Parts: sequence; structure tokens; C-alpha cells
Amino acid sequence: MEKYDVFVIGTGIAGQTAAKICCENGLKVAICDNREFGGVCANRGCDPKKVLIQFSELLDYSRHLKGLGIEKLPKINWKAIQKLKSKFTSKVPESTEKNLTQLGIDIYHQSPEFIDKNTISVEGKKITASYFVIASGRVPRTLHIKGEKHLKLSDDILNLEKLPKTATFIGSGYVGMEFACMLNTLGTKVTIIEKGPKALKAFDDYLVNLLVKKLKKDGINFIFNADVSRVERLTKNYRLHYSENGEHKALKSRQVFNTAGRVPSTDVLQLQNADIEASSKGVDVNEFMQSTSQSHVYACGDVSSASLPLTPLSGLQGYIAANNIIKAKSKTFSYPLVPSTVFTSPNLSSVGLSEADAKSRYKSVKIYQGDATDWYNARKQNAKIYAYKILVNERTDEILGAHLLSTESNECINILSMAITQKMTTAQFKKQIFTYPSYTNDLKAMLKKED
Ligand SMILES: Cc1cc2nc3c(=O)[nH]c(=O)nc-3n(C[C@H](O)[C@H](O)[C@H](O)COP(=O)(O)OP(=O)(O)OC[C@H]3O[C@@H](n4cnc5c(N)ncnc54)[C@H](O)[C@@H]3O)c2cc1C
Ligand SMILES: NC(=O)c1ccc[n+]([C@@H]2O[C@H](COP(=O)([O-])OP(=O)(O)OC[C@H]3O[C@@H](n4cnc5c(N)ncnc54)[C@H](O)[C@@H]3O)[C@@H](O)[C@H]2O)c1
Repeated sequence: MEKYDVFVIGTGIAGQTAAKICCENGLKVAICDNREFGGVCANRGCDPKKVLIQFSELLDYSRHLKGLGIEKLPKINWKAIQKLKSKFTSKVPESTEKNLTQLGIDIYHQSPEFIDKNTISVEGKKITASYFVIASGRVPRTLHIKGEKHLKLSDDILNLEKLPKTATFIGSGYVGMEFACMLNTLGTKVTIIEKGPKALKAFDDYLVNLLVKKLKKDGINFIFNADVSRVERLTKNYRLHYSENGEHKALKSRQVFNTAGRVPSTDVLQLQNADIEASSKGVDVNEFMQSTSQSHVYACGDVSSASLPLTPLSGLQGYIAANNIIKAKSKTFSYPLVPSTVFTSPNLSSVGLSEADAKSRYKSVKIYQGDATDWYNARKQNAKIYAYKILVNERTDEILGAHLLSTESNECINILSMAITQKMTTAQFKKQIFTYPSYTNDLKAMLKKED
């Protein structure tokens, strides 16, 4: 029977970070994955997605300037784009394995199953470890509808051989909105069907409404409050059945994508054999990223109950878990401020408190909100929408939350994130000198006029 100090499940950013730190500190470490090594972000998430999306962004940008200096729109070569994307993804599994092995970490290519609290079985072997790190991430939610097997997933979108003429997306969260926007810009006729009353429910209503309005003008069909029930295969197309206000409806498209969210990947691990508690939120952990039920088990990244499933947090949680294995309770996870961006055209970005949360926590909240479409930066690129909402504590003048909708919001939001972390007042922020002309410089102007 093989024996390790630490056995890590999952080779994404969380698992790799934890494994490397444990190994560098002299522990005997093994790591496993039931898919290609390297995790979602590098293989089938953030990185390949942005390689593809930069082309739809470029096309959207060019469309705005057509007739104003651009005569012909760029012609998209999807095959070449896929080739470019593969240059980023194809080497990830091999280089990840090589890197881990060179450090002296043993690797396994299968999902393990817990046999008891200290024993797992993997690749037909029984293995014991003093500590386990569960870093198995999330997988697409199953919808439990008839014909589910016909639904394609985000992996399939990233690997599309050709752009479909028509496509339906079930779910209008990050994944659905980003890919729907990309395909629509590249020429696919897109419908988004959402069970709730709005898209991107975690984001600011004012900005989401403006984004949805822009995307509708671009040709995306949105259906809200819909209950999907069945997918049917036709000769060339698929028909999705759903009900809206109790009325049965159906729509036909070449592809139907399930973008209805992701759930913790714990199904096959047999956690119950080791009495490790997990819920629909993931493996239950405390502030040390330690399982609340088994002190020798840690969970980090998307699979942990403390996750907000974004890459930067997964790395941080992997770091915390490993450090606590090396020295018990030496590091705590205390929900840092996390900026995030939905990579639609334009980008929707957010950091800190929402308007509702700010108002419930603070007595008096100033709201700096506006449509900046007629400001210089948007006008020069003939952008269709540019808007913002920044929330400020009236008593202290500190910035509490920021929400931006613009082509550059994915970068600008980081400036506001730093300002909030540093507890900057708007007076201090406005004293900063930024480059001109720049979207960053506009942030100061946003804080001038209260809504
Ligand atoms: C399409 C898409 C786009 C995204 N874009 C962004 C973005 O732009 N920015 C951002 O911050 N985040 C983005 N995310 C989220 C981001 O990818 C995740 O938050 C991040 O990858 C999580 O890292 P992790 O290490 O926790 O888990 P993962 O990267 O999911 O790694 C978990 C690993 O565990 C393996 N595994 C799962 N189950 C088992 C098992 N039973 N046994 C063995 N191994 C197992 C998996 O194969 C995987 O390799 C995106 C996600 C998707 C799906
Ligand atoms: N740019 C980024 O940072 C980025 C990009 C992609 C994913 N992510 C991360 O991955 C996570 C998962 O993203 P996601 O888009 O898969 O999930 P999500 O939770 O953001 O969105 C899922 C959407 O599907 C809807 N839905 C659920 N069941 C449905 C049903 N039966 N019919 C119709 N609609 C249904 C939900 O109401 C929701 O609007 C995100 O929370 C985010 O943290 C981040």
C-alpha cells in the first residue's frame, strides 16, 4: 500500500498550488485528475475563452466604426482562430504533468474513491495519506430533462469546428452571456432562455438592463421566466420545449447549450465513506479551508463551500490550505474583495457592495450613477453603451462598491478594487493623476455628479 503525507484531488489552480507548496516544504505528495491535467481555467475556461472572445470584441469594435474610417469589416476565419486557441491549450496537460513530476510529486490519472477516513483507491491501488486536499472544482449542472444527452456544454462551445447558424443557450449567467454574445457577434442567430426574471442576477440591475438592451439590438433573443422541459433531435436541428407563463412553447436551433450553472464535483469521490460533509455549495470548510467534519481533510477552490468560483480565489484557497497543512491554523481565508468581469461586448464588471447591500449596511449611501455614452472615450469609438454606478458611504466618503459597463471595465475595475481595499475616499481618489485620455481617468469624472 502506497503512503503519502498529502494526497491532492484535482490539478486546477487550487490543487496545483496546494500540491506544490506541500512538496516544497518536504512533504511526500501525490495528485490526481480524472481529466487532462491543468484544470478548467487553462484547458477549458478563462484562457481559451478569452483567445476566442478577443475576435468577437474586435468585430464588435470594427462594426461601431464602419463607415467612419473602416470600409470593410474583418473577415473571421474560425478554423484559424481555433488553431490559435489550441496553441494555448494543447501544451497545458503535458507541461503541468512534467512540472509536477519534476518537483517529485506522484501523479495519478483517475478519480479516487474514499474507502475510509485515511484510505482511497485509485488506479486499482489502495493509498493512505495523512492529509487529503479536495480541489476537484465544479462541473456543469445536470438539468434532468428528457433529451439531456443532446445538450452541449461550454467545453463544446470552445471546441466548435464551425459556427452554428442558430444556437440556444439555457441560462444567462457568466458562461451563457459570454458565449452567446461571442457567437451572436460572429454571425450565429442566438436565443438565451433563462428560468429567472433577469440575466446575470448577481450584477447591478441598472447596468444589466442596459447591457441586455444593447444585446437585443445586436440581435440576441432573450426569453425570461421560462421552464425548459425537453430537447428533441430533428434532422439538422434540435427543438427545445419550454413553458412560459404556463404556456407550452418550442424553439428550433442547430445547437442547444446547457449554460445553467456549475455544481461542486464531489459525486464520485464517495465522501460518505470518510464521513466528509458536503452540500450543494461544496465541501463544508472553516476559515482554514479545513473540512468542518474531518480535520485532516482540506478543500479549496471551486469545490469548497467558501468559494466564489473564480480563478484568483482558487489559487488563494490552495495556498491557504497548504500552509495550514504545513503549520496548523497558520493562515485564514477571510473573503477578500474580489473584482469580476463578464466578458460580453461591452464588458460588465463589478467589485465590492451592490446597491442593496450598501444600503442595508450603511445609513446613508451616495449613488454616483450615469450613462456616459456621450463622453469622449465612448464617442471616439462610437460605442453603443457606456455606463457606471459607484456607491459611496456618505458619512466617511469611502467607496463601497463599483459597477462598470464599458469595453475597458475589465481593467478599470481593478483600480477601483484597489481604492476600496485601501479605504480611499472619493476626495483622495479624485486627487490621483491618471493618463489622459483613458477610461481610468473617467473614473474621477464619475465621482463628480451624484445621481
Ligand atoms: C467556460 C468558463 C469560463 C470561465 N472564465 C473565467 C474567467 O474569465 N475568470 C475567472 O476568474 N474564472 C473563470 N471561470 C471559472 C474558473 O475557471 C474556475 O473558478 C477555476 O478554474 C477553478 O479552479 P479550481 O482549481 O478550483 O478548479 P478546476 O480548475 O475546476 O480544477 C479541478 C480539477 O479537478 C478535476 N476533477 C474533478 N473531479 C474529479 C475527480 N472526481 N477526481 C479527480 N479529479 C477531478 C477536474 O478535471 C479539474 O482538472 C470560468 C469557468 C468556465 C467553465
Ligand atoms: N468571466 C468570469 O469571471 C467567469 C466566466 C465564466 C464562469 N465564471 C464562474 O463560473 C461560475 C459558473 O458560471 P455559469 O454561467 O455556469 O453559472 P451562473 O450561476 O453564473 O449562471 C447560471 C444561470 O443559469 C440559470 N439557470 C439555472 N437553471 C436553469 C434552467 N433549468 N433553465 C434556465 N436557466 C437556468 C440561472 O438562473 C443562472 O442565471 C460563475 O459563478 C463564475 O464564478 C466566471
